[in-house]
Amino acid sequence: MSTDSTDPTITFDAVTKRFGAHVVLDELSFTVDPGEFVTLIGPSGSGKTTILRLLMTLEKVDGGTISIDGEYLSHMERGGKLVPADEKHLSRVRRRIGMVFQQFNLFPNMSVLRNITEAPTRVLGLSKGEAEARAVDLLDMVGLSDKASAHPTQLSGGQQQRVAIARALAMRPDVLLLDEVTSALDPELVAGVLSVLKEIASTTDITMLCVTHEMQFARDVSDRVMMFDSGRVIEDAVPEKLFTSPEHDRTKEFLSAVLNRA
Ligand SMILES: Nc1ncnc2c1ncn2[C@@H]1O[C@H](COP(=O)(O)OP(=O)(O)OP(=O)(O)O)[C@@H](O)[C@H]1O
Repeated sequence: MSTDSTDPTITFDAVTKRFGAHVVLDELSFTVDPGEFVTLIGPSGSGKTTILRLLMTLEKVDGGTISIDGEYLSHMERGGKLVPADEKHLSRVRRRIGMVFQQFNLFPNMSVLRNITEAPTRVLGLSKGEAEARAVDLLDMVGLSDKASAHPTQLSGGQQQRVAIARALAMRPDVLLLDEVTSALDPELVAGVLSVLKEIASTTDITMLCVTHEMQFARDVSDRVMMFDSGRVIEDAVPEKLFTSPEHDRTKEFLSAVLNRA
């Protein structure tokens, strides 16, 4: 499969994922275009995190294919046939994808700066100077220029999450996956993290796929929102449409439940 500038950045083509007899994703197909910010919403257990885990190659598909910029992620071509990707192929393609999790997973014994420069020097082979210059720019972007020499334990949860965002961006990913990045934060720290993400969405051309229960954020920042139920996209629309005049009854019920809870 060749890379073509008109290819979507993310393509799920009839992807099926099962855990035992439980079919979590049932021939799911969708695309995300270059630079788009797409948010996945839907009830607990509908398969949102599974989609991100498949993209991170933490899970394998049971059917269908996943591609990034027109290149297979889940598979590779060998002797004219499509075969499941081997480790070498996976590690090359997944380098294009960054992820920020609910838990920040920073290295506690390293300074903030080292947390950000570690992977670019080790994996991308950047010199220490290059990696540090990049890290300094990213710390500025996430509003933590004064914390370069601090250790993670000296930071608030919101600050740690902003370091985790800078660390993911330091690898210059084409795609950034965001999985409930504010769920573990105290409510007063959420706004700072969301405003950093908004800034990244508006100032970079990184393609972003986000799972969140922060409906206001989804509404403010997304180009498109996909509503999931039982592993299928039941509604896919721009936020103004999906949040103000949803078409599907399940979307209406879901939104009314989460908005009443907030
Ligand atoms: N490793 C696993 N083994 C067995 N079942 C799993 C595994 N991972 C996920 N599941 C099941 O797959 C379904 C989808 O899970 P997933 O975490 O993708 O849902 P979700 O929409 O992200 O939910 P939430 O909003 O609660 O995070 C759930 O029923 C879950 O129990």
